[in-house]
Amino acid sequence: MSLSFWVRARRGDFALDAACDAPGKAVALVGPSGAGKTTLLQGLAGLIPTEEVRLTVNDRALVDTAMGLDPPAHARGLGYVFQDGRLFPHLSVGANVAFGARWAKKPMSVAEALKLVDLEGFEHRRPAGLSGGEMRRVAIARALLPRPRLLLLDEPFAGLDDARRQALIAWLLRLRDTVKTPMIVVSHDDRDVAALAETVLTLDRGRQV
Ligand SMILES: Nc1ncnc2c1ncn2[C@@H]1O[C@H](COP(=O)(O)OP(=O)(O)OP(=O)(O)O)[C@@H](O)[C@H]1O
Repeated sequence: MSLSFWVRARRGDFALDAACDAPGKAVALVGPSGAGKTTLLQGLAGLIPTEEVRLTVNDRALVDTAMGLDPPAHARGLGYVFQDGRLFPHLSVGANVAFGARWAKKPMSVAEALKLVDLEGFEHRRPAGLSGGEMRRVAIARALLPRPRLLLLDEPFAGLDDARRQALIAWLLRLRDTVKTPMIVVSHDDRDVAALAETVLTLDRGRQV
């Protein structure tokens, strides 16, 4: 598996210019608060205006704005897991996961997606009745349902205690190997992601260091 990207974007006075060429299945994006990690993910995903984006997954170009390949967010083939999960509180777990199918060509079933995240039988539960770790896994199931070419995870470990972090890391490792979907994982803490990613990209003030 291989993954390469380059993003140039501005947010007010902040300028991001970062590139990465990685042979493995997972890239970790680390750096202090305000370094531009979320900006990079959102730029790749097409969620914010950018100056230039290039993204190639397994030798297939998904975005190359300079060449006119600039699909809207829903057509980039990416799964995005927001920092706070962003589950719809008024919908069941099953309906939250099914939401991921809206623009998908060949989505997996809700049951299949929930099985991938070890939450079989959770369809009829409500987000309010879930633990923080379970909510995160539902958000990951929703992102995986359309069979994305790349999974983008923004701070999946934030707010979890040590034991839960370790459990989520071990679980993401298994997921990475079973669904064979490459991923970019954002974290403040490079110890969290050392086990998960073959490549670590460290950002500081919008540049790689
Ligand atoms: N909507 C916005 N308008 C203007 N500036 C913004 C906007 N969003 C983010 N920024 C600025 O862009 C910079 C990078 O922010 P970003 O959220 O990408 O950093 P981060 O590395 O993800 O930080 P954190 O770890 O705290 O989430 C910051 O200086 C921030 O103030």
